Amino acid sequence: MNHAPKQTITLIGLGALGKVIVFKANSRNLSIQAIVRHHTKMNCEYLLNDTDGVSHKLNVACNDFEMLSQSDLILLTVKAFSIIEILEQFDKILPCDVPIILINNGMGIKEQIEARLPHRKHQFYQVITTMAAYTDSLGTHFVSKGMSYYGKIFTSSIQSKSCMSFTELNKKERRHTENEALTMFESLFLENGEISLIHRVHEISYYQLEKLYINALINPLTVKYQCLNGGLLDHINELNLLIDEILLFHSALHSSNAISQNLSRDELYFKLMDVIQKTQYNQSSMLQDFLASRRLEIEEISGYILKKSALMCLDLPATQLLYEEVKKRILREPIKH
Ligand SMILES: NC(=O)C1=CN([C@@H]2O[C@H](COP(=O)(O)OP(=O)(O)OC[C@H]3O[C@@H](n4cnc5c(N)ncnc54)[C@H](OP(=O)(O)O)[C@@H]3O)[C@@H](O)[C@H]2O)C=CC1
Ligand SMILES: CC(C)(CO)C(=O)C(=O)O
Repeated sequence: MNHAPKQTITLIGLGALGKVIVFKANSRNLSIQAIVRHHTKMNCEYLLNDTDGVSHKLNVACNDFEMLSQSDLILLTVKAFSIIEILEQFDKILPCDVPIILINNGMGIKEQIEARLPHRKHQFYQVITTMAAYTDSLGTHFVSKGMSYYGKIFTSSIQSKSCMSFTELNKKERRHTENEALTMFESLFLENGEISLIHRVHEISYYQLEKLYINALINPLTVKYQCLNGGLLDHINELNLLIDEILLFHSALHSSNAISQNLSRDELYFKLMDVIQKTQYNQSSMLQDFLASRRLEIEEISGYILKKSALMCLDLPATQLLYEEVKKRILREPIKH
């Protein structure tokens, strides 16, 4: 008989995706808590409208830092610009030998982990997902289950001796293996107990780049034209210029061996048109953030491409102009929170 204690998950960031993950964990009877910004909160109640239209009232325990230090799996569902600050804030209490799984759009996190959290490199996994959810005054709406891919961020990293957490200092033995934690994570994406909506991949960076390109082509343009994703079909000439620059960028990455796969114009064009068509009635996440006066992931999307391009001596004038137009709009309507 197996007397091992139940595995536990700590999720940091109870926004739209975080609420969906908690819902999934609850319906699979997994033990999950959330860390939210206000650390005095002991639980959070919210309404989740599932993809089938059924509403569920949920209540999740929050901010148990002892549980955080002993969790078998850490999930971060925060915006890209919040990730490093949160990891640094909890560095002393995060366990050193469990997977830390990041679910976000945008890029640049790998470089920041390398610089600021090198002792944790062995722990990081990245999820790239087409799952969709948003929150409004009626609750959180789980719009689409999509498909997710995940993989190690640093493929050849081993545990660093300098990672000494609260758990290690108390010489508490970890009760579950990394594989068990990942199996638990994957079970969150099982449909009817059998069809998996997540796949583990060897090279997650290619999936990250593909999603980055889709986000860079759709999100800032929807802010510029204040339109739904489908409205971008009225700006096809501008989209074509941006696609050409993205291909130039990808080709430079490929030539410098930063990425092994190449990307053809047809591939990128059809992928983009497919996403625009499937999400034609959606507001992009960047437009939603803009309309709610929240900080945008513009630096982690277009800004990332422009910074990397500059390092490779590439000029991307249409991408640069779009980036500046979005930044100007933010200045006109500043972020409130
Ligand atoms: N929603 C979607 O459909 C999809 C989202 N993504 C990506 O996933 C990531 C998360 O997205 P989403 O869930 O929509 O984002 P949200 O903005 O809805 O959620 C982020 C949450 O993180 C919280 N947070 C920020 N800083 C802290 C902190 N220091 N401590 C605790 N909590 C904190 C925020 O709290 P507060 O509100 O107080 O700031 C908010 O609740 C983003 O990168 C997004 O681009 C990817 C695919 C689909
Ligand atoms: C795919 C897309 C563009 C869908 O809206 C998205 O990921 C986003 O809005 O951030």
